[in-house]
Amino acid sequence: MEDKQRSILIESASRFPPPQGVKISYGTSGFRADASILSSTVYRVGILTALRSIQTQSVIGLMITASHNQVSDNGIKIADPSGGMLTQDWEPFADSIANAANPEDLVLLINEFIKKEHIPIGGVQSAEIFLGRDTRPSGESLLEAAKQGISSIVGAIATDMGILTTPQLHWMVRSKNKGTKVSESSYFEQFSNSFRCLMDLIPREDTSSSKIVENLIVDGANGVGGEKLEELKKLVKDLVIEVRNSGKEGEGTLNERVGADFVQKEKVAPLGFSEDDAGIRCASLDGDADRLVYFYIVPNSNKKIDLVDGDKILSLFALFIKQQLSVSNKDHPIKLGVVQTAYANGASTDYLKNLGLEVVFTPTGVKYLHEKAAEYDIGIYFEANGHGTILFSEHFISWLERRINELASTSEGSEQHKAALRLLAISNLINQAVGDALSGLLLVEAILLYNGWSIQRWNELYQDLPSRQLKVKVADRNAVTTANAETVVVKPSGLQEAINIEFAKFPQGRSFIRPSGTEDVIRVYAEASSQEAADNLAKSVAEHVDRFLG
Ligand SMILES: CC(=O)N[C@H]1[C@@H](OP(=O)(O)O)O[C@H](CO)[C@@H](O)[C@@H]1O
Ligand SMILES: [Mg+2]
Repeated sequence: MEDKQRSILIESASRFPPPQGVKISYGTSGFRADASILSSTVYRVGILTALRSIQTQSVIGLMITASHNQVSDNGIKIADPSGGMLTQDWEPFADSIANAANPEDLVLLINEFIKKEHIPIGGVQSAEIFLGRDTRPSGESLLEAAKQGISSIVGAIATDMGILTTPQLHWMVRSKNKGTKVSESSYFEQFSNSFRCLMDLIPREDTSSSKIVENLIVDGANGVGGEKLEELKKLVKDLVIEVRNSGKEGEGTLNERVGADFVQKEKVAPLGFSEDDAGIRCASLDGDADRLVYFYIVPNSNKKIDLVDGDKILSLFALFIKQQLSVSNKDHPIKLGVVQTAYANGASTDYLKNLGLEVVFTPTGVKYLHEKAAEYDIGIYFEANGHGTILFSEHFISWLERRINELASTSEGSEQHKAALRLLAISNLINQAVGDALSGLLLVEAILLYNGWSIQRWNELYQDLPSRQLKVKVADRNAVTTANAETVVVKPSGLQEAINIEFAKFPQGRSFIRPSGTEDVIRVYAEASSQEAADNLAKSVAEHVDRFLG
């Protein structure tokens, strides 16, 4: 490292001292903590993204968000050149620089890393980082810290893309690196055009059921997603969408008893919904709009909801794609795969396997699911909480385009031809960079319309096994290590045996625990044949966690 570069780093780092006595770790989707202690982390991640941009000679994304966490938290997500999450190889470096005690240690770590990775800093290479943030009040000053980190690497520039959903920023990074347009309006254009394209491929006679699609009510979690959906809905005339909790002044607090995480974990209607909405199709986004769940309020039930979660969105997508594939193509072998985590409801896994699909499991976190899904021609991944997408391989898209041309000349307008066109429309409608609540919502709506299904009919695809999730505060959540896609506790020893004894007591009992990567808690999941049994199982496992780690 040249002297000039070194002194720029030492000087700027001294303006962002790390918080005392706190260890910051790169978790499930990046860094997350109380916003008041994050400026040094954001500054340092700014440096990391500049190095990553030089290394890959591509644009990198840095998003300031804490997604579903409370409004006083904030965090950082990093988008790699493909639009996916930062490569896992760089996570240890992210961890170590975030915790460097002083500017000298920080420079030492950076120096070691650029040597090891052969990153040509100080050369002619330039670097560009796209910055985005959600609506949290702390976002503005943290964004400034990110800019300072980026500009302390010679030749690196930051481009502020403004207030965005996380998937919008990931999409922009991907598009830029592919050489296509990157503005926010091109994002809205792509998804609204592809939606229209798919709608045009829906058989005429079935559109009589279009009533089913009226009256979608969306809970925007009082975050950035609600605001963006208001814009998107102007471009999709076929849908009537009412946005609540849209983040407007006075409507409520971000993620407080609203949003996809709340609805999915608590299984209750968000604020702003009442008995008057009973039976109507509703959806909920999370704080940075990368998660989507659906629900409806059960009539005369005191606002009880039936949740239609990520597993059911996945099942709806998988079923539709499987159907379109079998119509469009009889002979060519296509690798279609489904990726879930241990949080997937057992009934969804059974349903998908019964459809004849290949189902694989990864640990929690989109970085794992995405990587696995990318191994297929078409890989569909979803977390139960509603984060997921469908990945189409380039190889498959080229094949599909050839197939469409072939069918256009032999049987233009046939069902076969249309099914192939539908698959192509889906590949443009579903965000290829990362799970995206807005793009996912458009695809759900189009498929429901195609099938002529109400949300209740969709929910009947299979019946969820009753489940319960709990959080347990412990002294050190990192004392827990797990194996087998997080289904088995390795440490502390004895804890897994205790859990085994508990779930053996319940028919269809299943339970596992893992340290959260976004909150300072141990998460407990339990599933059993009745709600009471699931609740009891979760409670007794939580007690063991407390006993071993409390
Ligand atoms: C049980 C659960 O929903 N966990 C979520 C949550 O991670 P935790 O590591 O469980 O805190 O946030 C992640 C980021 O949004 C998401 O990928 C993951 O699925
Ligand atoms: Mg999120």
